[in-house]
Amino acid sequence: ADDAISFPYPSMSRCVPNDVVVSSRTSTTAATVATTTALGMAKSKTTNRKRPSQSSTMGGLKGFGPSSASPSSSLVGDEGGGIVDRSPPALKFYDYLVRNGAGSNLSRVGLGYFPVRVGTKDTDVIRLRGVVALRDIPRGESIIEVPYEMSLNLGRENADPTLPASTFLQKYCAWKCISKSIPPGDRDRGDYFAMVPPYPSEDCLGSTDFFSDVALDMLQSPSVKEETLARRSLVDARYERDVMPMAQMSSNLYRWDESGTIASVEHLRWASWVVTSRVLTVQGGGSSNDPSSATTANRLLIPLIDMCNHDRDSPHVLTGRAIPGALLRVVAGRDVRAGDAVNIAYGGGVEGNDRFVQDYGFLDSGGSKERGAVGGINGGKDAIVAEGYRIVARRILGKGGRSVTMRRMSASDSERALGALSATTLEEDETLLTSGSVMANDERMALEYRVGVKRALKLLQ
Ligand SMILES: C[S@@+](CC[C@H](N)C(=O)[O-])C[C@H]1O[C@@H](n2cnc3c(N)ncnc32)[C@H](O)[C@@H]1O
Repeated sequence: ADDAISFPYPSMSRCVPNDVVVSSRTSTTAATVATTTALGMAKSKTTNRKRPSQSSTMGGLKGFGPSSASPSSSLVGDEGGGIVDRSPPALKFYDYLVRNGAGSNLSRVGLGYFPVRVGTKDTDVIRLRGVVALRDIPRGESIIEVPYEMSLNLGRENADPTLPASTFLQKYCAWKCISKSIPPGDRDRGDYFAMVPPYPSEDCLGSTDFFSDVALDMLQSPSVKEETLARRSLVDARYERDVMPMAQMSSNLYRWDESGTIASVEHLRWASWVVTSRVLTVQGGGSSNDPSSATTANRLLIPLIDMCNHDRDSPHVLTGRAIPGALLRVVAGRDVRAGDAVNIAYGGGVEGNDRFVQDYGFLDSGGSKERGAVGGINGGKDAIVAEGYRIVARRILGKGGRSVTMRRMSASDSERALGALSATTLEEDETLLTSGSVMANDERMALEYRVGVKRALKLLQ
């Protein structure tokens, strides 16, 4: 498997081009590839892998959860006061992992809830579901291992998320309505589907796909607005062309509920968000019949791995190939302590908040930060500018930086971007942001976005 794509960024220079790759983006930018590191252990086993039996993996479930989290842990208890999600759907999901040969993960990880800051105020903290380590895991060892067969392969990589979204929606609807048309391979996936944030959840409403026109304009970003509108048109067209005709042809397809209501275009929009925010891109393995499949990028929904949240600084490595018998893994890039969140770097850790707000529905405030005199707040001395904004600003200004080399803006686009941002000053925006005025969530997010970009521009100019 040494012919896989390598990851061309300095922070990954220790990498040995190896088996794969998994990234959290569906577009064709270079950020859609990642590779394993030279940690010396990340080859997928393609032979002689025994699926653990139900009884052997139940041992993992029995010992589920450490008695206490590490002191550094940011984990908060679930409703029951424990540190692991033991809600009925979560327990069914753990069972589903056991039934499908992924039960050994349960001695290492579970689902848990973490406090995450989502705004500027101290009270802007939400509880975010993610993956939590249940025991110490040394650097170089697998944190998560999922058999390829458990993943849902939504087809080949392509910039249009609506085709895999319609495939996903069809399967999701079949499960939701307990339809007789569920293909045998999908019958067992319900306990996974039940864990996917439903429509309309707060998570998906953070994506610009669901922004109001006012909020879209408040971003002051012509490129994000145009891409969002283009994606909405793709969803509309896919719905008209594929979903509606199939639903009309068969009373079993695309039923959103048991009364027979057909899934709406908004449901397809939600499914597109599921694809852009959860699907990973994984290289194929190649075969004597089809050697080209080694370079084929597949879009996979990988249960459990898709529960990992984002941390730009995560050193953990995604590896594996989309071939029967292979394991898809998250390998520890540093020692992990019981109670730690198991996060991964979405978009290869090189995408800016222009992508995050569209594809994932949140603004990334993580990564290295720079402090500078960049606005009116605190006498103009104390603003912290996260990497997710600096990447956007570097693209607009055409200044260095690794992501700039991948997606450079044309001079006229830069001019348009700066023109749109000049509609209000940074000081005016900061005043509005801290004024406490009541605003819809999408509008507040748009305002935060443009404040972040303007601060970053000021810092770089
Ligand atoms: C691949 S899923 C991760 C698991 C997800 N939290 C869940 O419970 O299913 C990606 C979604 O998780 C949320 N998310 C992940 N990392 C986040 C972060 N650092 N801050 C805020 N939301 C995050 C966003 O809604 C994103 O679209």
